[in-house]
Amino acid sequence: MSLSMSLTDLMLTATVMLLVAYVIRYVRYRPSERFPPGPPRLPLLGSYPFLLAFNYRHLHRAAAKLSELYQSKLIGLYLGSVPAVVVNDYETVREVLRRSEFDGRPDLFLARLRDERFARRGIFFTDGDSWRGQRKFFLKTLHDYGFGKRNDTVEEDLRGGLTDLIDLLREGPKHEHEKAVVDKRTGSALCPQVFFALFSNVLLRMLTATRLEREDQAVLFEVGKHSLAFHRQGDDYGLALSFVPWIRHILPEFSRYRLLREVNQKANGVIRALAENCEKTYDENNIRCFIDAYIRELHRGGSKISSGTDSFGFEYDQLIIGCADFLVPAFSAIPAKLGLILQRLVAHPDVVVKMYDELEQHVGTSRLPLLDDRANLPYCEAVVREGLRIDTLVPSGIPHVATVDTELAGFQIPEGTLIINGLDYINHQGDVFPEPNRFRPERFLGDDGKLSLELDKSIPFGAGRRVCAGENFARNALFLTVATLVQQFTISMEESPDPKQHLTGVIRTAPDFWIKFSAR
Ligand code: HEM
Repeated sequence: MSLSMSLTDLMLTATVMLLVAYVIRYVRYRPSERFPPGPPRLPLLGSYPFLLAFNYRHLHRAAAKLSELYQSKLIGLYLGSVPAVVVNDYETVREVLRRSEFDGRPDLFLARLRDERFARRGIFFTDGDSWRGQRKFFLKTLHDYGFGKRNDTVEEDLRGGLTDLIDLLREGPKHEHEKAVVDKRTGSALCPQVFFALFSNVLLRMLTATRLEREDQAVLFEVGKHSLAFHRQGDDYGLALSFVPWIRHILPEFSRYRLLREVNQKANGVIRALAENCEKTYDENNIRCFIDAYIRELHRGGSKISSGTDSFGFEYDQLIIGCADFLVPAFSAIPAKLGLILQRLVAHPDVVVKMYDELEQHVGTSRLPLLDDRANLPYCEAVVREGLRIDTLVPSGIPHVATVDTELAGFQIPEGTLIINGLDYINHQGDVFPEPNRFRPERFLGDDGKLSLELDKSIPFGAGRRVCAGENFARNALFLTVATLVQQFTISMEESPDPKQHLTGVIRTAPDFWIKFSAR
């Protein structure tokens, strides 16, 4: 009896020891011999809980803390069961963006939930042939309709939108949907919502050959709301939902699944309606816009709704999510960025004075600024560039993936590792940007007062083959809007803006705020 007891005890002790050894091995496991240092992993969530413990509101700042703690520019961790490396070093980020073996994208559930059938679709979150094929087709065809280059129609549309905006801010709302974003009594506008229609409407013309007049723009404000919700409710790395997707069945609200699915479906519904409208009046001898050109490809290829697979092809679902990839940033990324720049201007009235002087001298006050004026407005341009740097809109970029076993900065990086570029970190790296936390547009001007692109080493849009597909459009739109608003209005806020209040989702946003526009 006592012998069997001791045998049971022995077996129990051995099991416990094996379990402890397994847990220790699991927690300390590194995916390669020379993997960057970093926090341990826990079952299911990996190192996510450590990131959350360091800074649950801003994961990129948690990663910056880990860089300090481990005294390493590269931090190795696990997001769920997926190995990941955060790169917090300027030169190494440049290297990642340059090398094609880091061009992959992770298969994030956050991205899949945008598609009706949870397939990998569009450009942002795909890789391989599908990404290459769709990106090439979207950019080449949109280019034909003026996207990403100097184009009279696009500039006219932007100016038309700005003229409407000036009227809205000066005279107050004329339509029901405008009442929620402009308060005539105080002369204040709600940011970033007041800009929801401005840039999306320009994209709309390229996609559908139609631009909405002011009285019909309620739908743009509605989709803008969903788009902003998507941008705010994600997090730097794709949410825990991306790494343990089944959590949505247990905690649909807490995991943010329900809300994210809903806002994406609503936005996609509007895009689908736009596509259906184009299809109804489609004439292969008169291709009017991007969606027509895509429909032509669908007809050539047999017009599949969806193959239900992740493979490349012209499919109806690809069209919807691909259009969302361009519309969503136009709806809320540029407005969010504009809001951040306006807050910096409110905090720096001296900068506004310099901008206004420059505008008065080179443009005057009898017409709106044009893109042609840009070369004569280096200070205004430097302000936008400094705004893009100091409040980096996508603090951790969009995650890349190593497509082969490789090395980076002396570390071993196994195939399949997520590579997270600390764009916010490197845009504040002191040896590259002296006094990184000071808003100082002059840093991008040469001794002759001219803009020096060499001095602007910031990377707000990424670089290389994965560079932001909307960089030119966003830079042009931001420049024209900021210059126009400063030319036409003085701006103020009741409470001083505080960058510490910024929210980090997929992108950085300031919490909704009211800003007063007083006509000059
Ligand atoms: C201020 C505004 C914007 C900023 C700061 C910004 C920044 C970025 C960044 C950092 C990336 C990831 C780059 C990488 O993977 O390394 C990206 C990707 C992308 N952006 Fe933007 N973006 C902006 C506006 C826009 C606009 C207006 C559009 C379209 C109209 C757009 C379309 C895209 C697309 C399609 C991608 C995915 C590119 C790919 O994976 O191949 N972005 N953007």
